[in-house]
Amino acid sequence: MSNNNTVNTAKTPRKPVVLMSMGSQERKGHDYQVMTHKYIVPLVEISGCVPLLAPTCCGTDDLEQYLDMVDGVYLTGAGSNIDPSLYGQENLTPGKSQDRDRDLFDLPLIRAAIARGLPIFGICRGMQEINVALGGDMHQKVYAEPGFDDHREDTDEPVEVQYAQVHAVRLVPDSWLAKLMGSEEIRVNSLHGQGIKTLGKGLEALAYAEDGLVEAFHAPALPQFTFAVQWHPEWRAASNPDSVKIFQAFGDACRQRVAQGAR
Ligand SMILES: N[C@@H](CCC(=O)NCCCC(=O)O)C(=O)O
Repeated sequence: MSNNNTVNTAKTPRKPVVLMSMGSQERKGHDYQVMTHKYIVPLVEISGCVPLLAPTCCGTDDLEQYLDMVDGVYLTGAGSNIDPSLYGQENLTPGKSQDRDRDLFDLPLIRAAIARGLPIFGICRGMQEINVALGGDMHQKVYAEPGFDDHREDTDEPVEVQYAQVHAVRLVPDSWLAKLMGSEEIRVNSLHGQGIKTLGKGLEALAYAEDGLVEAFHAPALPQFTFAVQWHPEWRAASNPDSVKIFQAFGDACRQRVAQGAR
C-alpha cells in the first residue's frame, strides 16, 4: 500500500549555543553572579541562539570544556572597569568597581575562542576586554583626556534617558559594517567612562565617535566573525533596526559555525 506520508529526512539544524560570561555583584553581604536580561533577550529572539551563562567566579580550569560546548562567545557590558594592571597601567579610577574574576576568566576565554575560530561579539566592557586580551590598552578616563568628549551616562537620569541615542558614529566607508547598516553614520547611546587608546593585535577600527574615539572594531585577518562595539545595541534591540542587523549578523556567524560541524 502506497504511503503518501513522505518522511522528511532533512534534519533541522540545531540552534547555536553561545557562551555569555557573567559578572559579580554583591547584595546584602552575599556575592552573586549576574547577567542582565537586556543582553540575553536579543541573543535569543534576534540572533536565534541558545545562551550558556558561565560563572566567572570559579577560575578557568573548565574554560576549554565550556568552549567545547559552544558555537560563539558574547561578551557583554558591565559597570566594572577592567583592572588596568592587565594592560600595564596604574589604576586611575580607584573609586570605580572592578571585577577581577571576570577579567581573569574573559581574557583567556577570548584568546582561546579566537584560537578555535569561534565567532565573538563584544559590547562595551566586552569590547574593551577583547582589546586588552589582544594586547591593546585603554584610556581609563576618556572624559579627562584632552580632545575627547565625555561618553558617560548621567546616572541620575531615568534609564530610558541613560540609554538614549546621544551621539553619531561614523562608520568606515565601504566597510562590511557600513554596508550592513546601509549608511556611513548611525546614532548610538553611550555609557562608558573608558575607551580604546591603542587597538590590540589584529584589530581594525570600523567606527569612530565624533571626537575620534574608536566605537567599533573587527579582526579582518581572522576567518571568523570578531566584532565589538562600544555602544549598547542590546538596549531595546528589537525596536532598533541597526541593532537587529548586528544581532542577526552574529547569529548568522554562529549558525555558519554549526554548519561547519565543528562540534
Ligand atoms: N566600565 C567600562 C565599561 C562600561 C560598560 O560596560 N557600561 C555598561 C554598564 C551597564 C550595562 O551593562 O548596560 C567603562 O566605563 O568604560
